[in-house]
Amino acid sequence: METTLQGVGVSHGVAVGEVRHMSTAVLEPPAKQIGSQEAPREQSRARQALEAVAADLNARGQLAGGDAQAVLEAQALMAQDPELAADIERRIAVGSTAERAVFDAFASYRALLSGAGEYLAGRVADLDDVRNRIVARLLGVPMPGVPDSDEPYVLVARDLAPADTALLDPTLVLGFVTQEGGPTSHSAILARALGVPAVVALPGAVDLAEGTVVAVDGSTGEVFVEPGAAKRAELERAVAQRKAALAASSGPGATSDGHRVPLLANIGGPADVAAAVAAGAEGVGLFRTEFLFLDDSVRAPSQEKQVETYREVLAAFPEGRVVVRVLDAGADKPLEFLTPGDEPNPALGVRGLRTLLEHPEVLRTQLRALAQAAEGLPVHLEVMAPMVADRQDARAFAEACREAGLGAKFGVMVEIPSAALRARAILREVEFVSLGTNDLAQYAFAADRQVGAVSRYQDPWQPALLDLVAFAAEAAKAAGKGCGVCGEAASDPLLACVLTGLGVTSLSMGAASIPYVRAALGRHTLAQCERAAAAARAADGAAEARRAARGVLSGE
Ligand SMILES: C=C(OP(=O)(O)O)C(=O)O
Ligand SMILES: [Mg+2]
Repeated sequence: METTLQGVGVSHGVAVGEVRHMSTAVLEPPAKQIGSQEAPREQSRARQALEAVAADLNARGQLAGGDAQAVLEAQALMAQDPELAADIERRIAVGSTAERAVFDAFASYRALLSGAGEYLAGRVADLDDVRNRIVARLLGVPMPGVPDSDEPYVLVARDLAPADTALLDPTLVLGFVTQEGGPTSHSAILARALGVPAVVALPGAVDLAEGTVVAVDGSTGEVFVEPGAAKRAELERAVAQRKAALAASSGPGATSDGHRVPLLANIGGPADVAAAVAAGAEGVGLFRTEFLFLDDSVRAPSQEKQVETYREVLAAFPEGRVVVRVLDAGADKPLEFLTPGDEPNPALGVRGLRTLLEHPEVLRTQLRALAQAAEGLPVHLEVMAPMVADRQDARAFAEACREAGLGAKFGVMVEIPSAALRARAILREVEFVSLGTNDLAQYAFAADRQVGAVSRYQDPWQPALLDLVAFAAEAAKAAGKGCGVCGEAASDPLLACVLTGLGVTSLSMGAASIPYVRAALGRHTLAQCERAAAAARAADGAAEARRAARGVLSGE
């Protein structure tokens, strides 16, 4: 019987196919005792399994490249951890089998990690995945992970581990559905990068029977179970319409009556530039520079290395606009040499600009590197600071930019409600603001963006978030300055129209979303976007806001 489930759509498009589950079952080996004569053999089996899994993860990393490689290599390091190996050895020496010793040693490592702050707690899924691989190898059972199928399928999982997702074959995976995870989860980011439809936070996803046919609409977040002929035909029509609209849309972002809204790309480094250019990005609205700093845990990259990387990005957008965000360390992106390790609540601690003001030499080097990288290039460089709370923060950043002799526009991100409420004062110090809606939602709703259980608050359609966007956009308009959005909110085509109606002046998103947003904007006038924005703000919850905006935009 056809039923409809509602999750959160995080990657556009429709996929119809059979469910294949990702096996993540915890393999718990029995706790049987062995005699001391068996210990040497178990020790050597354990050592071999650890080495083989580390080698396999490294090899997968090499094949995958890019950010996935860093994640997989970090997992390989977990398997090679000397303290873990010593713990396993101790457990075997007192009578454990190799597989049970691995299982128990990882359990105590896990407990340590879960209590070691937000970032490390977020790595627990990666650790569990390493444990499952080692235990499966020792038990001689298939590795957990991506289903072994030659036919295309819809991948269903509780959440996705990086080791598996990195090697997914996009020609076989029609779409993703996960029970956990929010718009900023690993699964969501990966689905967008692969360009396959995805729905996350879908209640009951893991209970869908293997082989069930589902239709996944990554734009609306709906998953149709056993869709009938009429539903399939309706979805096919919707897909054809979206494809035609995409094909017909090109050029700069604008509403149908010509109100310009530049469409920019979010990138993490030079590797993302090609996709941004191919999608027709008019520039970069958010260059997350933290990736450059993650290579070395003890020091910042040299000014020379930074200049080289920044120049590679800046040179790709002649006459375009490139907004570089200075280092956003701390909370979900800790750096050993900058981030205090003992904060009880790192998301509310020393992160973003706060870290840079405590380490002015890191900020100075980065600003100088940016100034040097832009020398002689026709690009319009803009630089912004993350996690700015008030006018004093904005002034400190502006002064640092002036002192570094930066001939670029400088601005700040609005990610904290206080900054949205007092944007007018902040704009006396800087030349633009850019709304980071991921963090803005996290702080407005007191809902950790990494915790799936509170992902409903991360929905950028929440009217309270729209109110904060409106405050910032109105302040920017009064000051005659720009107000962009570079959080995930900008990648939702319907919401992009609402943000435009709220007065946002540019939208920045993952490259794959740009054609969808361009097509949606091009179908509506500015006045229609304004009416949709008013309707969404008048609603009482995210779902109602979405419905109200859709009603306005589709009814006219
Ligand atoms: C764009 C944002 O920054 P990040 O996701 O890198 O924290 C945001 O918070 O919305
Ligand atoms: Mg942020």
